[in-house]
Amino acid sequence: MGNDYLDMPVDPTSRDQLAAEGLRLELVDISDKQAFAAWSRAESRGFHSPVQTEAAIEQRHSYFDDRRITGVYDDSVPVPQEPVATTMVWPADLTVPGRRTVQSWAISDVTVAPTHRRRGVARALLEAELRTAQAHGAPIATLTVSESTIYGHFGFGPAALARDLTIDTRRAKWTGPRPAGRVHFVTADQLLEPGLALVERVRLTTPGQIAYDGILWDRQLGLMVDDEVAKKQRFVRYDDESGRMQGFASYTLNENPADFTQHRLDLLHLVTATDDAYAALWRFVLEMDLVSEVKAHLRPVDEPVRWMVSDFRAVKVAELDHLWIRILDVPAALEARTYATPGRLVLSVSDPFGAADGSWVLDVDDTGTPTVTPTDDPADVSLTVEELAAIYLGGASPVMLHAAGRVRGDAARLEAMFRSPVAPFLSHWF
Ligand SMILES: CC(=O)SCCNC(=O)CCNC(=O)[C@H](O)C(C)(C)COP(=O)(O)OP(=O)(O)OC[C@H]1O[C@@H](n2cnc3c(N)ncnc32)[C@H](O)[C@@H]1OP(=O)(O)O
Repeated sequence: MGNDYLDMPVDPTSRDQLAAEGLRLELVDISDKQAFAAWSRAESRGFHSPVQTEAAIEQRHSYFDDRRITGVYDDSVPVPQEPVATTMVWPADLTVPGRRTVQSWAISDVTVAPTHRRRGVARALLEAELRTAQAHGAPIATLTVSESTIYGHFGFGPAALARDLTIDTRRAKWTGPRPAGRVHFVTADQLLEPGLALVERVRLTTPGQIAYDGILWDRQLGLMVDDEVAKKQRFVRYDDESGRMQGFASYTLNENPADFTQHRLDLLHLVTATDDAYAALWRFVLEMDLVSEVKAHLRPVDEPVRWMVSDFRAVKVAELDHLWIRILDVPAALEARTYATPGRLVLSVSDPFGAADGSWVLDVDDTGTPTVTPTDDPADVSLTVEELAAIYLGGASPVMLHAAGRVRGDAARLEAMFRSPVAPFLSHWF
């Protein structure tokens, strides 16, 4: 995909629907700094974030060259230059099983002002994005969500889960490997290029990862001028015995003023390319003096750390949905990944929006490579576009969805073909 998506006109169907409500759907011209600032203020208000400073808006603006930004404007409000609804998209590679990628339409910053809620504005915006993604040839749309109740309305399903861990470090004595490499403190600047190179090096190993750089990476390093957490953020990296960086982590320490031996360590990021780096960085975090609790946000569901400490129950796990995807082109999406077992399966997919509605034969050869063709043959499996999204990366089990009444037919065969040896996971919010 080139940069032509930046200039594609707004979707005429949604534009006309909103016009009938007295609202204007428009692309925001990124070269117009005032228009961008008004959009940015509206977006942060939509997420209940603090009012943005000029410096924060200026910095944000510097990242948005490759973003397609949309606003919905209401000329009857006292501040008509500030949109009453916002969204932002860009094409981003999504890793799929088989260490491959598929182009996705990454959607972010969806807000509707509280003064304009529940009038169908978000629906108009989202459907506009889905049609624009189709026009641009993106087979899948992706997003991370504020609430898990919203995006099923638009055919998205939860494709990758994540876990928050709370670890009692007094109980969780390290029993895992003790690799011979070294952990070093580094500055954010020292991670800027090598850290992103490492993220890029491991991206294809995990279905669900979405390529990123720019604001999403700089935010992880605490480089945004309005980031309060960044003041406390520390960075370490792991170098193997030959001195090559194989992982990094960042965390904050939060004091308990009543007892200095009870600090809490919040693990913000831990990215590793080798098992040694993984063990060394987790051990470093769990053996920190004066810390009684480690909280780790957004971790993979198949993370091995529980098997590397003395007490399984010292690690409390809370699971959440994280990456949601929406399949727009069934043959292109299904042909983008590989499959665990060969076979032939007729899938019937229903989609009220129309994009993914139909029946297809999925034919997988002995190497796991698929071909997908439309068919009138009777279905082996029937499901909606939401369940197709949930199983696409090998996340949700089709057998479990069958038991939940959400997949009909030969769920066991579907499961055998779609499963992934690595659980899908996305390591960041966007
Ligand atoms: C990818 C992201 O950016 S995730 C962030 C989403 N944004 C936020 O959480 C910010 C705060 N919330 C908001 O800005 C708004 O409430 C939004 C964007 C969630 C919804 O905007 P609205 O314009 O009120 O939604 P709209 O009226 O178009 O509703 C569309 C559909 O979604 C449903 N819906 C909307 N919000 C919610 C919700 N919070 N929970 C459950 N369902 C919802 C509606 O019932 C409606 O369903 P239907 O059309 O199938 O009958």
